[in-house]
Amino acid sequence: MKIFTTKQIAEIDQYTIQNEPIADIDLMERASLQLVNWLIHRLSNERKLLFFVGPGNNGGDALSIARQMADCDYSCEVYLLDFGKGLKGSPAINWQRLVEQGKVKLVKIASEADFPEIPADAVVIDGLFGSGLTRPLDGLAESLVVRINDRGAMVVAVDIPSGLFGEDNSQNDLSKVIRASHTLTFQFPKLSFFFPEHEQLLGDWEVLPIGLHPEAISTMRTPFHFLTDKYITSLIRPRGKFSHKGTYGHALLIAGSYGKMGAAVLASKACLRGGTGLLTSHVPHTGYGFIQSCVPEAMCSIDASDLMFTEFPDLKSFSAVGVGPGLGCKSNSQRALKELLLANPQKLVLDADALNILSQHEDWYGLLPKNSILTPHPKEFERLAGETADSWSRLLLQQWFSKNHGVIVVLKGAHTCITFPNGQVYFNTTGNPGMATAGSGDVLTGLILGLLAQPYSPEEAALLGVYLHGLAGDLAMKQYGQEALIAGDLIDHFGKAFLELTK
Ligand SMILES: NC(=O)C1=CN([C@@H]2O[C@H](COP(=O)(O)OP(=O)(O)OC[C@H]3O[C@@H](n4cnc5c(N)ncnc54)[C@H](OP(=O)(O)O)[C@@H]3O)[C@@H](O)[C@H]2O)[C@@H](O)CC1
Ligand SMILES: Nc1ncnc2c1ncn2[C@@H]1O[C@H](COP(=O)(O)OP(=O)(O)O)[C@@H](O)[C@H]1O
Ligand SMILES: [K+]
Repeated sequence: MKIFTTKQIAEIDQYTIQNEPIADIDLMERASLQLVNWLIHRLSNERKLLFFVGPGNNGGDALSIARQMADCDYSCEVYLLDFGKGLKGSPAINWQRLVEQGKVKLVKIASEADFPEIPADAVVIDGLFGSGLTRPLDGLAESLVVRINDRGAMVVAVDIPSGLFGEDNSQNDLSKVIRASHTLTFQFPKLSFFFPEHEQLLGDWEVLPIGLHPEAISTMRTPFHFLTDKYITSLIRPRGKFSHKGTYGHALLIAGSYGKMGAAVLASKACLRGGTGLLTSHVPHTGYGFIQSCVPEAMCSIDASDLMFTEFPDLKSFSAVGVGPGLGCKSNSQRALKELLLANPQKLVLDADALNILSQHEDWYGLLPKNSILTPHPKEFERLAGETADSWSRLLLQQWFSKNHGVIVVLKGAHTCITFPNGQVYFNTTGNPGMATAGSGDVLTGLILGLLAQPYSPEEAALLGVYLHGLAGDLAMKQYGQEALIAGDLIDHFGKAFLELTK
């Protein structure tokens, strides 16, 4: 599904008004009704609703919600911050409708003295500013937001927490942004919802469809997307009746070193469960018995070194190569990695220490085969590409890195972000904090390798792998909860994850 900038959303909004066609005030009513439905299903009408309303359409939405909630017997108070300029257009109509309805206390805020008490059990509806925010908050708006945040009441943000920009918050002061418990956003999530530093501002966020014009949505171009079940399912290729293990490729996994053989075992198992026809796991001599007994389905290639990666088998027989989990960064392994890059494997996934070694040799970046998949966590990405001050800047850097080096970057996190050499960006929507546990990255590398070998294209393997890995995490969480979940549980749930998508 596409993610649009707030400017593009405003264009889609206008297109809908002109081409559905629908009057601006009626679109606002339709959007507000979605929020009203959400509120009614979750809040008892014994709770007082305090609406904080700004001068634009976000405020207009809040006014409409207040009227509809009052009609459903909720006790509502409206506090308008219009900077003395007066409302225009649909917000003005909604104000007038409230006046005529006569059920809601209406207060205009002209100074801090007009700020109301906010009881701890009240619910604040934040309709101060939405996607039309033009600058960071200051003055009266800033004091009001700080006051609301200080009170600790439940806050439901309309469309976006007031003060937060939809995309670039690098110049914003996040202490001046509403801290919502829930954010109910219209039709599309905003890009800034996928960034970790905004978690406390957004609370739980949900997308409410408001029937914007499908033609505008399909023709509007954007590099930004988020992954859905439907899209991922469309990538999965059913197996042919007469297919055999040769049909599904032969993966080579280079992993493990003395003391870190577990990473090789996890990645090997994940690779097999990802569906590769054959797997050879290349490990140092010391890991031979361990791999053979823990992963009997894998063939074993033994390094000349007892302790680490120093060589690799002829690549001719392999349809994809994965390197990195538990590898270590010793100089002999560094040399071997360079040789591997020079051998130019057609399909390559690099993780963990392979990335750490790479980041020590920027002059090797040019050796990366086109469309190689790199799976750094944020620290590994920083080592590879440099430091950034915030997630927006990091996203731009990641996009640039992919384009400049012709590689796919899978930046791991709560919303793993995948960037392609053509500039496209995908955010993952599966997974949970239970996956923040040792070895879950090794499992992802193995899974992506298993898909890459089959052969899925590098783009498909990256998207499918990330989504399935998170989905397996969500299924495993149902069984173990988050604390007790360990990386091996993810592998045990790959089967269910595939079945869930193809049922
Ligand atoms: N398609 C959809 O998704 C639909 C969207 N809808 C809704 O519309 C919302 C967007 O509405 P919007 O464009 O009117 O902008 P909004 O956020 O209300 O604020 C603009 C006002 O705030 C002012 N202002 C800005 N920054 C400021 C600051 N720092 N400090 C002080 N003032 C500041 C600015 O004034 P100015 O910058 O000119 O000084 C202007 O007066 C969207 O979030 C959603 O809720 C739905 O109704 C239906 C369909
Ligand atoms: N809070 C979270 N929500 C969703 N997924 C997470 C979360 N924390 C970690 N993960 C996932 O777990 C994996 C962790 O990878 P990594 O940091 O490389 O772990 P390791 O090095 O232990 O193998 C990534 O795929 C990441 O997306
Ligand atoms: K808002």
